[in-house]
Amino acid sequence: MTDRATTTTRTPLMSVRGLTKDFRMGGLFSRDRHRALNAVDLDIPHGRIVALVGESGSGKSTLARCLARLEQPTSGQLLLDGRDVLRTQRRGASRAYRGTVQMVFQDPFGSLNPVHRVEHFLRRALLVHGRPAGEDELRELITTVGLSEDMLQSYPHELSGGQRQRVAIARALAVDPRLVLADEPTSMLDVSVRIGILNLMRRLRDEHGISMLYITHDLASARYVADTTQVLFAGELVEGGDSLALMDHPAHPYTRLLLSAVPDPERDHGYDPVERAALRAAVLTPESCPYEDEGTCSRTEPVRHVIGEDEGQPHWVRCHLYVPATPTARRVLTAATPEAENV
Ligand SMILES: Nc1ncnc2c1ncn2[C@@H]1O[C@H](COP(=O)(O)OP(=O)(O)OP(=O)(O)O)[C@@H](O)[C@H]1O
Repeated sequence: MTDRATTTTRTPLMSVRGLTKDFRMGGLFSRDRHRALNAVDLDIPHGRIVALVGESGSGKSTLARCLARLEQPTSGQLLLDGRDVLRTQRRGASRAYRGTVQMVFQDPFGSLNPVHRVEHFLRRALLVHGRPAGEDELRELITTVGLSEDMLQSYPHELSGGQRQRVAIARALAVDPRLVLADEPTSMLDVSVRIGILNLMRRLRDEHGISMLYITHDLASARYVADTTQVLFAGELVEGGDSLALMDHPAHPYTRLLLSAVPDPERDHGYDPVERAALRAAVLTPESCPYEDEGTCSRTEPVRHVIGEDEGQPHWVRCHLYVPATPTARRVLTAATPEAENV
């Protein structure tokens, strides 16, 4: 693995700046818009796994789809090696971009056509990107993801969910990507096989230097696999930093609210409804910010306070006083059943 200090001082592999995505609501001529992402700034360094965590509907998949260029951002910059790809490739991703950035989806069955054998998916991906697609290349791909060579002849329905997800990852690797966007790659798998996929992700980072954006509801898996974690609330980031530091010392009440829902064998009383109600109030109707003495707090601007540095990564938290004005935040604000969060 490359040295951490070196990688963090380099230009990140991928950065987004001020990324905003509005969806049109209603008919073709409707003026109603739903803001799914608002002014997101995020870096994905070389050879690092960045987890993006947040509740259902917070905008995680929309962000990944913007990075994959499956969605066109409404505004903002998308920088690959520091170059603004939205400016240079206005009409859509170039073949080189699609080779560099690959996406792995939640449902491995849905993304594999049942009439083809595994070797077909891998060979096709190699050929589409102009790479050699002989027996050696196929064997290398399938074994890289921990499957045996004879599985090249299998049909998707003959494989388990975990094996299918490995095939989907092998197909993404066929184009030799530098960034893999993994959108909840384990959420449809049995708990017993999830760890195998997480370990594969770590191996791809460590042995192949691949960067990943790992999207998940599961904070425990983010802690296990990701170098850094970013927390998304209602389309805006609220906290980010080294995964262990962030989870051991969460600073934003929303991060603490998410963590309070993670089962913890050392916490004998389960969820604490009083604590959770206080955290929710601190998120939605903040009265103070612990970093007010810095003099930069704002209720109207999403100021970031840098509160530490771990493993070369700044630990930052958004000013507690700021509450996003997006419709998603308003929906959360008015949620009738606070304990119905899906974390
Ligand atoms: N094509 C679309 N048209 C309109 N609204 C959309 C569209 N795609 C997403 N949204 C809305 O944008 C918001 C963010 O959705 P997104 O799927 O990115 O969230 P998420 O955090 O990935 O949720 P989940 O974990 O449930 O997948 C949601 O309110 C969703 O309803």
